[in-house]
Amino acid sequence: MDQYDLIAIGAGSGGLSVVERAASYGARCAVIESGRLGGTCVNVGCVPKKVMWFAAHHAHALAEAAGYGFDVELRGHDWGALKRARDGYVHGINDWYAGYLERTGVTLLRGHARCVDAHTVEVDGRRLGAPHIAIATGGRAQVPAVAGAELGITSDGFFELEALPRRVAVVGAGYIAVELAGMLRALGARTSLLLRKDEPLREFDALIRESLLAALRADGIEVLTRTRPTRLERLPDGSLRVERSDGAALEVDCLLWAVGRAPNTAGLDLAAAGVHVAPDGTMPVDDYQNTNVPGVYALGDVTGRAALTPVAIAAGRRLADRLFGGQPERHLDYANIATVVFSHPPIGTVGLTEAQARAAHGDAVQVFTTRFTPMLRAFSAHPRETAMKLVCLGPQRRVIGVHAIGDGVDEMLQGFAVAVRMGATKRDFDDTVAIHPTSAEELVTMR
Ligand SMILES: Cc1cc2nc3c(=O)[nH]c(=O)nc-3n(C[C@H](O)[C@H](O)[C@H](O)COP(=O)(O)OP(=O)(O)OC[C@H]3O[C@@H](n4cnc5c(N)ncnc54)[C@H](O)[C@@H]3O)c2cc1C
Ligand SMILES: NC(=O)c1ccc[n+]([C@@H]2O[C@H](COP(=O)([O-])OP(=O)(O)OC[C@H]3O[C@@H](n4cnc5c(N)ncnc54)[C@H](O)[C@@H]3O)[C@@H](O)[C@H]2O)c1
Repeated sequence: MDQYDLIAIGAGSGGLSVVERAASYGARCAVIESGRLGGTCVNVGCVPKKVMWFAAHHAHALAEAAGYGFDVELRGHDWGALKRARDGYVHGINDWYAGYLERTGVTLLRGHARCVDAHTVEVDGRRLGAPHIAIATGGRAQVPAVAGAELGITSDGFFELEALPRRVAVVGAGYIAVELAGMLRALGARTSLLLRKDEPLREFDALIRESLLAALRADGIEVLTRTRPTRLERLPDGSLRVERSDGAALEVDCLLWAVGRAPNTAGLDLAAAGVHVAPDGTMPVDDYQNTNVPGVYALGDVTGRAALTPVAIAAGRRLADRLFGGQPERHLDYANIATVVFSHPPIGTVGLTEAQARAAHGDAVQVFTTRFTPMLRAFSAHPRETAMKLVCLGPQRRVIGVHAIGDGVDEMLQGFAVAVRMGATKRDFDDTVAIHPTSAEELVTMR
């Protein structure tokens, strides 16, 4: 049996980061991957998604060009060419990782891993042992139990589409539903977004939800509220008939389920290692990524906490720092994690929403809000609003939440997340001289 210092199961954001960092301390590491190197983010998540967002962003920019004096005649969009370029880019990252693991001396094993006991893992009949095992198996898209559900696709299928579907129904109200509906619409699909309740992104601040809903509708997305598919049927002409809970029906070429993701824990034989799995399949961990079994850790989406790539990466690096880098207290602080939704326009948020802050701190909360048409949109036939909110606490007015939707906020937020983490007050924001003319300056000039 091959013996290592650390074995990671899953070569996605979490698994790769923990072995990379551990190897840099001289640890003997192996990583096991059943699919493609890089996991969800690289292959069917952040990376190809952002390529599509850039394409959609160009479509929006072209629509704005006339306002700036351009006489542009748009003759079409070659989805196939974009897909080939995108796939090539992703394959380049896959290859880069393979080379990187080789250069750093990390052993890569291809196949499905399962636990034999708390210190032994088996891959296709081959056994490996280690005192430390990190489980970073991520998650997969869920599909609801609806008749004909298999006729729809998930975000994985979105990245396989060879052509733009003419009419699409996107089901869901989370990040993926909002992002993919926006891209499909911008690239020319007639797009319907089906929500079970009244608004998308229900955990976000009310200002964001309200502005997003207006932006989706202004872009021509048909937002259907208080409805969900109850039955899907393929019609003789190839299109899909979607029956809905409100009694209405839709006819589309493609239905995309974006109703959440489930952790990849089944098939890992975690019981053989004595590791506890929650009823929803996630792996509970403490602040140090420890499971209930010493020497077995979990990180990333499989833990069910903040399913974001930088969270998985940060957790993996800190775990390696703790186990092999002589930093016994090093762990990830899950508070104030900034996040961006790549909608059109994008959304950036860090810290507490106004509702969360008021629930926790009542009248000690003060809020500053601004809404304006950014200069970029001054000559637009369809001006899009930017909206921003600062949530502040106590007499010091410590900034505990920053929420923004508008052009450029995706790139704006990272620096403000540093300020929030450092405990900046409204006064610190006010005393920071603005950069003019930008949209960002509004965040340091709010009254
Ligand atoms: C459409 C989409 C868009 C996204 N966009 C963003 C974004 O813009 N920004 C952001 O921060 N996050 C985004 N995310 C989330 C992000 O992709 C995940 O949070 C991140 O990939 C989680 O990393 P992970 O290491 O936990 O799991 P993963 O990256 O999913 O990696 C897990 C790996 O484990 C492998 N595996 C599973 N079981 C086994 C087994 N038994 N044996 C061997 N290998 C196994 C899988 O094949 C996979 O490669 C997006 C996700 C999706 C689906
Ligand atoms: N930009 C980013 O950083 C980014 C982008 C995409 C995904 N992600 C990560 O991936 C995670 C998963 O994304 P997601 O959008 O799949 O999940 P999600 O949990 O964010 O949203 C799922 C949505 O589906 C709705 N839903 C559930 N069951 C339903 C049903 N039967 N019918 C209709 N609606 C239903 C839920 O109410 C919820 O709004 C996100 O939470 C996020 O952490 C991040």
